[in-house]
Formats: sequence, C-alpha cells, structure tokens
Amino acid sequence: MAVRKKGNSGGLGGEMPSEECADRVTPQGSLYRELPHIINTDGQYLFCRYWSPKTKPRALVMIMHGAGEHSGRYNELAELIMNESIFVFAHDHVGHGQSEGNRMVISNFQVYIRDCLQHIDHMKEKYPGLNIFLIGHSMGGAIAILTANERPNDFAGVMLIAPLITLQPETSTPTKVFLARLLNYVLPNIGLGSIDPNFISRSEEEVKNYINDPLNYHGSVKVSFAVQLLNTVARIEEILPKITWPFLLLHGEADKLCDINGSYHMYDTAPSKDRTLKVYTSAYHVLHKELPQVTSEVFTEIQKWIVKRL
Ligand SMILES: O=C1CC[C@@H](CCC(=O)N2CCC(COc3ccc(F)cc3Cl)CC2)N1
Repeated sequence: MAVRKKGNSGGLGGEMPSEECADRVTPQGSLYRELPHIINTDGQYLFCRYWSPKTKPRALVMIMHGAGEHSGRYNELAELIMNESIFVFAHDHVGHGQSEGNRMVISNFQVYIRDCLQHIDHMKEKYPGLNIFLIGHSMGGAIAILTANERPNDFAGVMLIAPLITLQPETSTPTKVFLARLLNYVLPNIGLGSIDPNFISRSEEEVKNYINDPLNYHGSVKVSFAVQLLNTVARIEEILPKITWPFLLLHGEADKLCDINGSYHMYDTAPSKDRTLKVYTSAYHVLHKELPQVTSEVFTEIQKWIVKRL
C-alpha cells in the first residue's frame, strides 16, 4: 500500500494527496485537487486565484476581498495590474466563496491575517526579492492594515478601497455594542441583519451582479461575526498612530457600509510620510464596481500609485 503524505503542505506543494484530501471538494462541489488552493494551518482548504503576467513579474500584489464576497470580483482590477508585469494573487477567506468554513463565520479575525501571511510567504518564496503591495476592500481593508502592521517593513504600499476602520455611528451606539457582546455569550449565531445590496453601488447593474453571484453570501451578519468586526475596529484604532508604511485610501463620500470618517481618521492619525486620501463625491461603498466614471478613475489611481512605487 503506497504511503501517502497527510495533506497540510498546501495544494501548491505538489505532494501526493492523501485519501481524504484527494476527494476534498469546495462548498460548490468542485474538487480542490483540480483547483489552485492552499491549506491553512487549521487544515482548511482555501481557493486561490493567480493573475500571472506573460513577462517576468516586477512586483507582487495581494488582493484581500471583503465580507460576504470573494476574490473573483477583482478580475478586472487584477488584470489591469497584471498588464503592468505584476503578479497578482488572492484567495477566498475562510467561510467565503470557494473556500472551506461556515459562511461568514470566523473563530477569530486573526485567522484571516494568518492565512494571508501564509499565502504571502509562499509567494515570496516563489518570487524572492520582489516588492509586495496589498490591496484590501472593506473588511479586506482591515485585514490588509493588520497584515501590514505585523510586518511593517515588508510591504511597498497598502491600497485601501473603502476600508473598515471605524463603525457607522448609527449602527453601533455603545448600547448596541454592549448588547452584541452580551448576546455573543448566549446566542452567537443569531443574525443582526444582512448587508443591504442597494448600499453596494449606485450602478444598478453592479447591484444585480452582487445579488445574482452565487459565490456571494447574502445571509445575516451573525452576532459572533459582528463581535469579531468590533474587536478588529478596536485593534485598528490602537495601531493607527504606529503606521509608517505608504498607503493610498480611496473612499466614497456617500458610503453607507463603511464610514468614510474611518479613512479621514487614518489619514490624520497615521504618521506615514507617503499617504494619499482620495474621496469620490456621492460614491457608494464598492468603488471598483461603482458608476463607470468612478471605477475607471479608481483603477487608474491604483495603477499609477503602484507603478510610481515599483
Ligand atoms: O463587493 C462587496 C460586497 C460586500 C462588500 C464588503 C462588505 C464588507 O466587507 N463590510 C461591509 C459591512 C460591514 C459590517 O460591519 C459591521 C456589522 C455589524 C457590526 F456589529 C459591526 C460591524 Cl463593523 C463590514 C465590512 N463589498
């Protein structure tokens, strides 16, 4: 009987699959062994995406998606960056898209950061010596901030698209925050309400795409998940005064999902010398899927910001 290695070396390692991982399937039923994936330190399979330039890459960019969505929603942005001879990579966070894990449930927000660092380390091994940039959107922006904070000298720049930095005042009064934390002990899985698709974008087409995308999660934000987000916002508040790495903040003025005051606060508080904040008048949350005018400006802004720092 052939001895087979236990699967925990990451699907990119090329080791022989062991029985259980040979038939491991995504939540949608596809075989992981036929898909790019990594295996995180909890043994969960994470679906990966790679946008590899035809020419030798001159930098790496990791994209971190937001809550309830997945990495496939960054195809256009990733291809634009790839066409600058930059290797772009991403994975679906635990509990999202084609990765394993209960939908939009996380034991501890740090798992997202840990998994991103694992993927980053793997890519640094494959492409040593290249500058690495991070792009994070919404909850993915919080992940990017905390990932860069763990390795303050490792990243050439961090681009944040409507990042989750502070709480919407109306949705999180101290009473509501206290009640959420209390509720988490007794009923962690009850829902607080789902993301309103109409807050995603002013583009009706993009709202429809978001609603009809089966890889998105439209269920309610569970109390346990909300508490992880509350803890994350508190962590970010603490580290803002210590941020020295270059960052680009992009935020919609009419964002109803992540308060633009979080971006203003980061811009005013972080001592980084190289920092930029661009506000998009009347724009909603998902700037990379907003009205065409806004989205093309956002794409150009990101492309220019990276190229200038290669
Ligand atoms: O393309 C896309 C599709 C989806 C969107 C990304 C969404 C995303 O990541 N958000 C927006 C919602 C936000 C809710 O936050 C909370 C909720 C309850 C609570 F008690 C405390 C917090 Cl902080 C977290 C961050 N982008």
